[in-house]
Amino acid sequence: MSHANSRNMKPVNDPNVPIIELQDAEVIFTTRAGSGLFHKNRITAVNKVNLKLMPGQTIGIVGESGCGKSTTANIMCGLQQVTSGTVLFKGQDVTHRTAKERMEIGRVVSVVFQDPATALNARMRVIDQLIDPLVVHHLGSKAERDKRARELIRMVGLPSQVLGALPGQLSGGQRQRVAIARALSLNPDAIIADEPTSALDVSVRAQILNLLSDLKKTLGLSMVFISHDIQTIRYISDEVIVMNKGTIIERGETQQVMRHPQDDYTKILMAAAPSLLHPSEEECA
Ligand SMILES: Nc1ncnc2c1ncn2[C@@H]1O[C@H](COP(=O)(O)OP(=O)(O)OP(=O)(O)O)[C@@H](O)[C@H]1O
Repeated sequence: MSHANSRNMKPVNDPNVPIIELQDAEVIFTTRAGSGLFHKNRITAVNKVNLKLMPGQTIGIVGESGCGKSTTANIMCGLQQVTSGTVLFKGQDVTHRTAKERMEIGRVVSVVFQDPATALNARMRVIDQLIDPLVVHHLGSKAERDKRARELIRMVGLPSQVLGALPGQLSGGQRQRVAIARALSLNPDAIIADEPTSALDVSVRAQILNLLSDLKKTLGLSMVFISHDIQTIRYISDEVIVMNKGTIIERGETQQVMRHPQDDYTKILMAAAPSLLHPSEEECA
């Protein structure tokens, strides 16, 4: 089953070209204020954000609720159009593509959402959820799709019996594994993981985090990992971006930023997670 030939949005695999690049990306939402017909509120969810996701890189985006993390992630996977600025996908300007064309990005940039219960169709068997993206994109024969589903379920550490189950028959952790398998079905270059462990029991969070970490290594995936939890970001990300009120206020190599935060807001986030530093690192810091 060839994915590469059918990806008209996937120009080249150049290790020096970012998979996604945002240049001065801005998103302004307009909402109706109160009961007045003509009163509107403008919310700048993302304010002149610049970032590059390089092949094989994992970027963590951290910040408190409402700081613009998810909107940034949605721009990166083509779900959200920018109000101004430029979105480059493997060097191609996709800023003004139609929604359908932007959805093509989803074939090489997949998303794992916070809550697998809402990400999965409750009435669809796991096998059908896994092959659905292949059906939508007219990829493979029935036998090839079934083979791919078995491969995917193995990749996320679940037994093949799960393929016949409905999401409601699985645990939260198993459901998130299925959602991750579905996100991998089109063999993406990048995964946008938007708080993928937040809705899970504490006991299974580390397992899902380890799974994502293993997958990115074995598949050479790039990843954008969004979390309000700086400790989770530290575990998985090469580079960290700290957002506050729609703006990137600090960025850098994760360990460097964690050890020597420059911005007061980052210091506050760090102070809220004192267990981050091992005693030996605190001595060095
Ligand atoms: N569709 C929308 N319409 C109007 N306002 C929105 C919309 N989506 C997000 N916002 C607003 O934009 C701002 C940024 O939201 P966003 O969801 O990107 O933040 P976040 O950091 O991901 O927050 P959380 O961690 O709670 O998901 C918030 O003020 C939010 O209320």
